[in-house]
Amino acid sequence: MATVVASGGDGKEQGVETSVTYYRLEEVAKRNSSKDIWLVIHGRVYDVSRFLDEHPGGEEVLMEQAGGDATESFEDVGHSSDAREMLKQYYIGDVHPNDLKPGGGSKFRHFSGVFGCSLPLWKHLRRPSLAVSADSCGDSSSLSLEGGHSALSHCHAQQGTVWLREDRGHCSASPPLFLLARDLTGQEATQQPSVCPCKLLKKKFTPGLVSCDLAIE
Ligand code: HEM
Repeated sequence: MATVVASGGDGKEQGVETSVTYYRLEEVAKRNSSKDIWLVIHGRVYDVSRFLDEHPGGEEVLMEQAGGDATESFEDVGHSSDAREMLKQYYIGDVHPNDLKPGGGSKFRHFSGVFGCSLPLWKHLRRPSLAVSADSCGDSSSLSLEGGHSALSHCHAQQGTVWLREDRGHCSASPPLFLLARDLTGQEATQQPSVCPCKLLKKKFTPGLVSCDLAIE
């Protein structure tokens, strides 16, 4: 296990530091008993031990995935946005970067993206520092993200939803159907563009301050 205090790529921290705990897959694999279950979903590690009894899909399916990468089975079920929201209760850290394989369990690969600042889109957030642009719709899966300078400059996307997180995990992306941003206070803003987000958002960006890792399917 390793804990890393992340810093902004532009070196401008505004008094906000977040730490990410990284777990090796071999460590996760040991957590496979009915009392102690960890799962990996999209490169993030979840301790679902206390969720077993509550899982609407039953405890067996979780047991089957115990200690392993459950990304595919989680996505195959087509979990709701509520279910995705619940994930954060069980999040304990990220898979160690050395264990993230391109094209591996999470089906994501990494590339570099640029963060910028876009007030128009997120001006209703108390900390308006992020925006997202997608270069793809439908099946083509390239996504670029442009966003703010600080703690909000990371994102995570799952099955059509782009999550902009306040912590500093790696970024993942898939073609977004809608965009969701959450600021540090927990306030949320959503965009449900009727056209591809790339067309909607492209004009609104002031390009990049920080580069970060993104991952695309
Ligand atoms: C922490 C991880 C998970 C959370 C928070 C979670 C949450 C939920 C929730 C809230 C539901 C109700 C339906 C919905 O809202 O989508 C559900 C249903 C279900 N989940 Fe999960 N789930 C997790 C992991 C998994 C995994 C790894 C599997 C593996 C196969 C799985 C299989 C199912 C199944 C089969 C259903 C029932 C679907 C149905 O009846 O239509 N879940 N889950």
